[in-house]
Amino acid sequence: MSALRHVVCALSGGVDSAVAALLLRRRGYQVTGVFMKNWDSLDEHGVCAADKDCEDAYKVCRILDIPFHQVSYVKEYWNEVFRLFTQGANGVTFLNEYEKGRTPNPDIICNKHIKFSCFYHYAVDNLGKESEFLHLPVKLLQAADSFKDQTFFLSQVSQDALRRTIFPLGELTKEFVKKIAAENRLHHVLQKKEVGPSLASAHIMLAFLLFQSMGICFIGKRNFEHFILQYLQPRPGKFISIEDNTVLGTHKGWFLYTLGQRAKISGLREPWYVVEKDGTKGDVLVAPQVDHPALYRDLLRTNRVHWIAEEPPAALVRDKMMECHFRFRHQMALVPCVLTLNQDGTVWVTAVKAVRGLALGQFAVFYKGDECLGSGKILRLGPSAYTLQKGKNRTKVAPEVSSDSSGLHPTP
Ligand SMILES: Nc1ncnc2c1ncn2[C@@H]1O[C@H](COP(=O)(O)OP(=O)(O)OP(=O)(O)O)[C@@H](O)[C@H]1O
Repeated sequence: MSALRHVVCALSGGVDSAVAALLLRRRGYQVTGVFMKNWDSLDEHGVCAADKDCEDAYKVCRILDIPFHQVSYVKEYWNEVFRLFTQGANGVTFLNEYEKGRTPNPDIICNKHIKFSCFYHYAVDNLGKESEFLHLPVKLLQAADSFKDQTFFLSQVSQDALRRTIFPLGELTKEFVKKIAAENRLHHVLQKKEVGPSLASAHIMLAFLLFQSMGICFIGKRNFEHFILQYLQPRPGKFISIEDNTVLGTHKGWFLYTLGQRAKISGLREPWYVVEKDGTKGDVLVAPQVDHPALYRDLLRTNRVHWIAEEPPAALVRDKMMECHFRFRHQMALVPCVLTLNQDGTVWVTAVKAVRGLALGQFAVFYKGDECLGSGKILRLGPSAYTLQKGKNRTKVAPEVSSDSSGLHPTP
């Protein structure tokens, strides 16, 4: 057992990781606190937010009387999660995905490549001693506090890293975590706002919290359009009504819009919503109601799915189909669906009911009961309810016209 006593706890300077470190100490582990810097930025006053967080993490270690380390993955984060690769179209970084008109999730990618890869190896290589591990596969379960559940963001993490990770807060509510902090002299971490992505890693065992990420941390309070246009060339195009093809206005780049979002069209007071994007012309198609049928789809296809515990689940291999649930945004209600497995490891996802605002680049994250099975990136979308409806109407008039030009159909 002694080989399992050292835990590296990733300390963000926030309340959750501070309490995780405290609970691990109480459980008798030898704990080392590590602060990670992934993004170098100054706020409008020239202050680096990470420095203040680092100071807070250091203070937690002093209060708990545990060693403190600091690591920087600014370069790795830039290269593996953020930057624009101009050579070769295959980059799947944040900026490359936006440039392709997709909606990336940098928090999922950061967990996969930085926190549970770079940081995980740092913890194992530098802070650990040789250890015995049970090589049983582990499952990833949702947290007791569904509001704080992190499984969505952990759905691409490797089995190897998860096997060496512990989630000391998985059973606790946020309120309780705050109470523990207040009772244990950790007042300085209590007032902080939650903004960043998630993680807490370790060595010999990684201490990790099943607590959530509240959005893209590096953008902070800045305006999204302004932020992206610092890195991507503007690509002006038109806003076009999907109902009658009227040009309603212009925009600075189709990559600035995600399906489902409200488009601010200058001069128009009524709300319009993004329903489709035309990559070749750079136009953004919009519809006039928040629940317009052009926003609803029940079919998508992912890239090769990353399965956490079973590669892929035995029932899916056996039957080629499996009922489960999925979500494509953190905290949205789970949607019942049927998966169809393709030979290349990709899946078709058929939702029992059409869902609003599916977009390319998002991750479809799969669940069976409390268990998070893994996820795949959405690379194709089926036709919208509006397209299907229009097709049906056309077929009524001219039966020889096909209702679905996309050719998208799962073939079990
Ligand atoms: N800069 C960082 N350095 C080390 N660990 C980090 C860092 N940022 C996040 N983490 C780890 O990821 C976990 C989840 O991070 P997230 O930003 O979602 O904040 P949180 O869930 O509110 O947690 P906390 O209250 O500890 O900040 C944190 O609890 C911490 O363990």
